[in-house]
Amino acid sequence: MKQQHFDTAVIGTGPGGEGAALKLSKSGQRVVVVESHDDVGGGCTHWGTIPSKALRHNVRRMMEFNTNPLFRDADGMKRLSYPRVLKFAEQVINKQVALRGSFYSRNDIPVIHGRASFVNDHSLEIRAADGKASRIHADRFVIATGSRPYRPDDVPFNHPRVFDSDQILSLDHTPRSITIYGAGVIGSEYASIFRGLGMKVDLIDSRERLLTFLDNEISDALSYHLRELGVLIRHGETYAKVEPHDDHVVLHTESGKRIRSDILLWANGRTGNTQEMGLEALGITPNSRGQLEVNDVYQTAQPHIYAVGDVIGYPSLASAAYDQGRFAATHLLNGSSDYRLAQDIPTGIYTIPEISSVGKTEQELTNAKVPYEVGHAFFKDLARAQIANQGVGMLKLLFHTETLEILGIHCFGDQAAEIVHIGQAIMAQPGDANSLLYFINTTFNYPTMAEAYRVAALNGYNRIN
Ligand SMILES: Cc1cc2nc3c(=O)[nH]c(=O)nc-3n(C[C@H](O)[C@H](O)[C@H](O)COP(=O)(O)OP(=O)(O)OC[C@H]3O[C@@H](n4cnc5c(N)ncnc54)[C@H](O)[C@@H]3O)c2cc1C
Ligand SMILES: NC(=O)c1ccc[n+]([C@@H]2O[C@H](COP(=O)([O-])OP(=O)(O)OC[C@H]3O[C@@H](n4cnc5c(N)ncnc54)[C@H](O)[C@@H]3O)[C@@H](O)[C@H]2O)c1
Repeated sequence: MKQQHFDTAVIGTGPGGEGAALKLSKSGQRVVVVESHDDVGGGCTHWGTIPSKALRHNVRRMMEFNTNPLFRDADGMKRLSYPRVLKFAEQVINKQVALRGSFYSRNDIPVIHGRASFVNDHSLEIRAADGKASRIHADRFVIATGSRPYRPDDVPFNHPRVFDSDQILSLDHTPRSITIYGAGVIGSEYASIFRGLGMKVDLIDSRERLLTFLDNEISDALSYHLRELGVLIRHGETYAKVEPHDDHVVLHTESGKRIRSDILLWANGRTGNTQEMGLEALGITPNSRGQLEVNDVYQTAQPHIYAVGDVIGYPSLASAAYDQGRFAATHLLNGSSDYRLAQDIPTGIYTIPEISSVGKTEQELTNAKVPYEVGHAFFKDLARAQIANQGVGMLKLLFHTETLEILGIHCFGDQAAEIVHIGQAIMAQPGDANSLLYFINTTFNYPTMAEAYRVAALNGYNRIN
């Protein structure tokens, strides 16, 4: 079989693969990308970030409409069905596919569709959907194959009432009730979406609090507001069995509860896409969650084979995957890379309310015995939030009591994922430039949500003066 030769072959067209392929191509390399799905964009575009964010956006708009007396009085309550919001999400997916596809064509990067597996340390076999196989040869490789929902063998995913986070995107009606097993980021976001659509939602969490990596005050606020929205959260529960019936499904927990609903969404964990890729024969052995180990420049056990994105595990974010792809490509090209993923990766969680944070939590600072103080701004007290009818929310700044260095920023409420970046830019400044005083001595537009920084900074500063 005649093999085409490339400088680098990138496997996967999610943010990790895209970041790597574009950097390599723009630096003059002959690059090919291999993608098993029919369209480019990765799990990020087709099953993960984009559809869930588009769903959430429109459900949120509907909720705003229904809770703002100005609109409600005029037109009555608006209702949206799940298939209807899903349809809009599909439009966004299509736009993303067109845009991302154009990146490859404009940069002369061929996209070969099929499943890639290594036949030796420099060749891939690519098996197309019709079964036809081809081979390519490359000097280097970037594995950016992402992850998929973790599926325990004893959960009947082939039953029409049992869904994982990929399958839920083909649900064709709006059920009355849902049990969501797993209260990680995916479970909490979908609980917000389905509750927003008016469904009865049971969110089952094996841990004792929601999203334990968050600052406790923010995690508490999320629990409070999800409950106020009507989500029933049960902590410390593990499943014993899932029992599907024709007209309902029952989740049995180890504690003896039987939780009945129309459908079940399994949102408990992810597995790296490394199966049947011929990696073990090259000495690259995935861990029990299918993830690959890499060094700090994203090389696997084979230095010419890099891996980025969800397939290497934490932090498993689209934002991080894109940067990892670019950084790996930089090392691949130059043999060194000054770039590192920023120490403080922000989190943006699209629950209702939205959450975002960067830097240290109060728990972390307390454990490390760092002298810090807290400044709060509550959205209900901000003119812009009052105008927008967005009174639920808070910005919290954590700063060093002696140096005034910003150590952590935690926010929940409307636009939290945008608001956090203002503070992140100051936190990233070297030396004295990272200071609480920036927010006290800078004039902010009025009325804005950014004003929350001035309010929170003054609130904190007053505590130490
Ligand atoms: C429901 C959900 C919501 C999310 N929301 C957010 C969010 O709001 N913000 C955020 O930052 N992150 C979010 N994420 C995480 C984000 O989607 C991932 O971190 C991101 O997609 C990882 O990018 P990647 O490039 O590693 O892989 P992916 O985007 O998964 O792309 C991998 C690609 O590789 C292809 N592939 C796999 N195996 C092969 C093979 N052998 N041969 C050829 N091709 C192959 C796949 O078909 C896929 O297209 C969410 C995830 C989920 C599931
Ligand atoms: N807005 C966002 O940034 C966003 C939104 C959704 C998802 N995500 C990303 O997607 C990832 C997955 O989210 P999630 O809510 O499913 O997960 P999670 O990481 O919170 O995991 C849920 C539970 O499943 C367990 N688990 C995970 N993988 C497993 C495996 N292979 N086998 C057995 N148990 C396993 C975990 O220990 C945990 O108890 C997260 O790491 C998150 O970064 C991000």
